[in-house]
Amino acid sequence: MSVFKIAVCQMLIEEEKDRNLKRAETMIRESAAAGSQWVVLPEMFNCPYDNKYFPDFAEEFPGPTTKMLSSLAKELSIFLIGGSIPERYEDKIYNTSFIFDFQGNLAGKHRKMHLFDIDVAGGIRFQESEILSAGEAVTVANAPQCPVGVSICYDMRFPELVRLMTLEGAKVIVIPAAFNMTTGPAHWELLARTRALDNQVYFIAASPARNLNTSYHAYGHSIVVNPWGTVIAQADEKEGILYVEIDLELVEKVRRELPLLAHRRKDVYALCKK
Ligand SMILES: NC(=O)CCC(=O)C(=O)O
Repeated sequence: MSVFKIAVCQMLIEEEKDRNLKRAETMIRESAAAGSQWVVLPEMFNCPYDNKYFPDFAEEFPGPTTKMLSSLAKELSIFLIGGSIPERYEDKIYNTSFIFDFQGNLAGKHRKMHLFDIDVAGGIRFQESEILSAGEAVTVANAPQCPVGVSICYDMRFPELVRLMTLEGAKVIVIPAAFNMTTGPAHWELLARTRALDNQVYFIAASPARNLNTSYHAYGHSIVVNPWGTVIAQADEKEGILYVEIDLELVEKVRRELPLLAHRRKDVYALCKK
C-alpha cells in the first residue's frame, strides 16, 4: 500500500513516569482510533529530559514501558515507533528507541549514536555523556509499507547517518527528538528540510510539547517534510497530534525526476560503515 496515515504525538512530559505512560497510552489510542497505521512518540517520552532523572527512570528491556508499547501495538494493530526512553543495559544507560510491529514484536531498536554535548554561550549547555553511553548501530526497521530509518534528536545533525539509512533502503526517516529554545528556532526546520531534500525521503521529527515546569524547555514544532523538501505538517509548542498521509509514490517520483542518489560520483567518493 503506497499511501498510509501516520500520527506524530507531541506529548507533554512531566516528572512522574506513571503520568507520562498514561498520557502516551491515551495519545496512542487516539491516533489509532483516527486510522493511523504508524504512531510516533517523542524522545525520552517517559522521563523529563534532564540528566538527573535518567538513572532513576531507566528500564531494562523488556520493562514496564516497553511492555506497554508492545501490547498497545498488538491490540491496536499499529506500527509503533516508541519515541525513546532511558534504557539500562549491563552497567550503562542508553537513550533508546524501541520499535514494535503490528503483532507487538520488537521490529528494531536504536540507541542514540551522537550524544548531545553542547555549550552555547548565552544559551544551552547539556552534557548527555555525563550519564549516557552512545549506541553503535545504524537502524533501519522493516515496516509493512517500507523500510524506515530511526535515529534520535542530535543524530539528525549528522548527514552521513541519514544517508547511510537511505542507502540501506529507508524511504521514511523518523526522529524522536527534543530540540530546545536555543537551537530549535535556529536549526530545527532547516535540518528537517535539508535531510529530507538531500535524501529524497519523508522526514518526521517528533518533539515533546513545551513544559515550562521542567528544567528543559522543548522547542516543540514536531514536523513532517516530504521528499521534495516541503513542510507538510508542523505543530506549534503545545500538546497535540499531527496526522499526515505518507505517499511512497512521491518518493519514487522525486527520485526518478531528480535522480540525486543515482548521480552520486561513487567512482570518486564513498560512504561506508566501519
Ligand atoms: N536531545 C537532543 O539531542 C537535543 C538536540 C538539539 O537540541 C540540537 O540542537 O541538536
